[in-house]
Amino acid sequence: MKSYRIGIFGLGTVATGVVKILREQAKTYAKRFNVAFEVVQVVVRDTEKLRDPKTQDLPISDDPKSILENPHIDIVIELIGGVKIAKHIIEQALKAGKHVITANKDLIAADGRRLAKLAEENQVGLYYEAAVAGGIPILRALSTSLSPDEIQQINGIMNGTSNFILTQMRQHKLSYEDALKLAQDKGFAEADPTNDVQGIDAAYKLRILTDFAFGKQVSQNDIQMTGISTITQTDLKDVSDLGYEIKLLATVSKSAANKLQLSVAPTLMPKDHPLASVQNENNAIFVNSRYSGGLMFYGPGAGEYATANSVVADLLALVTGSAAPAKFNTHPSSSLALAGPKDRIASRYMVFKVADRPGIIHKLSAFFLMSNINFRNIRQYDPVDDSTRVVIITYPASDAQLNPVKTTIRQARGVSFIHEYKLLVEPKENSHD
Ligand SMILES: NC(=O)C1=CN([C@@H]2O[C@H](COP(=O)(O)OP(=O)(O)OC[C@H]3O[C@@H](n4cnc5c(N)ncnc54)[C@H](OP(=O)(O)O)[C@@H]3O)[C@@H](O)[C@H]2O)C=CC1
Ligand SMILES: N[C@@H](CC=O)C(=O)O
Ligand code: NA
Repeated sequence: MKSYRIGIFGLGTVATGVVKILREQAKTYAKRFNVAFEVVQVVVRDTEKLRDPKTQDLPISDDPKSILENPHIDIVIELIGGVKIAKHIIEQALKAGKHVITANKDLIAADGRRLAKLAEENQVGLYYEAAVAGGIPILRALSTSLSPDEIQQINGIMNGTSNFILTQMRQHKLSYEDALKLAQDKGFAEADPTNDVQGIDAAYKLRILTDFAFGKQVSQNDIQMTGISTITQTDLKDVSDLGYEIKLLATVSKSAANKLQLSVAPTLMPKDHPLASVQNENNAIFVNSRYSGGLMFYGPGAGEYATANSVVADLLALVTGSAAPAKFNTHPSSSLALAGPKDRIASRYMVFKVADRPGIIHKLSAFFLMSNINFRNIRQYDPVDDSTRVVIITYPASDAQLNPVKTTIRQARGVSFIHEYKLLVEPKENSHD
């Protein structure tokens, strides 16, 4: 039997799950894989904190050297999150010839390729399946099963916290604040939940997927990003009455003109679309590709055991050699161009507050006519305090068409623009002739 000594950075939600799985499954792993794992050191911030009783006997320290300079540790698991300290830890571990497993999307999105190269140079493994969509094995699927294919589009619900909040607000009428608090209590949210609700966390994951799927390195600034914090109960009701569900959707798509379009934003989709049925902390990644058609990968995107399972799967892949690490393309970043405002075409759900007086809807319509944008649906609600909520769903229009309309409306009297969400753009029929 081969034994491995592990050092773990962090003992929060995910790390606790990892320790519990390793302990619960120790006999099975010995029998099935002929391996044994021993957690010889854990490093945390606060050694006095009360821990899960199942982890209380572990050797615990707040000194990173107790892992990084311990020559007996073969494998480092980094589960503290954030960029700066985690980067230092991972670099030191790789340089010391230790394999590294992490769930850190912030760091892998920004620096994954360089760290993968550093791992290669030091002849050790760097694994990070848990970094994208928690418990869903999407990176391994992209880098193995989908490697012969040509990916055209990825649409995904990639943040468990925001999907949990929207589900709780819609199904149980919870306030945004209460739903967020519940997601934090359940261990789904990031240390700074702004990352979850503003689309930042989903954008990190989208960047990793974009590199895996298209060989293109993109930055946060290349992604049009809108969060969920402006979505109200009224929006949720409107959207549902109109036959849609709203989800924080991360999208990367390649156009016929070979341009990549990237966004993370609340997106309306028909209620019968498979992504519309994804509830709570679950994630789903819909991949459209030339040969496989449409594949959906569904499962828990956050949470102790599901995420820990991805970490332990990496650990077993590493020690048994049963699966290659899910890896970035090592060749230079692709030269695919990024889409501009003319290329970003979608129908929109737009909300306005207008003065309750005759002719105001006519005025609003005239602004859209200016850019030749047609309405698919328009709803005017009962007035409250001399103003009325108006909801418009447009036919497909580009950002270039719509931007001047929004500028004009912002300057107009009696009409104010509240917000706008796009409708899901379905990929064109696959063609492989
Ligand atoms: N939670 C989830 O569902 C998922 C999380 N992830 C990722 O997994 C990673 C861990 O997340 P999660 O378990 O939720 O985080 P938690 O906040 O629950 O735990 C973080 C742990 O790291 C420790 N820590 C933080 N900073 C330091 C530091 N400077 N030095 C030493 N220890 C430190 C904390 O110590 P102390 O306990 O003393 O405060 C704590 O034990 C993150 O990268 C996250 O993005 C990925 C997928 C899903
Ligand atoms: N905070 C993240 C955790 C997993 O990546 C989320 O909510 O999805
Ligand atoms: Na994953």
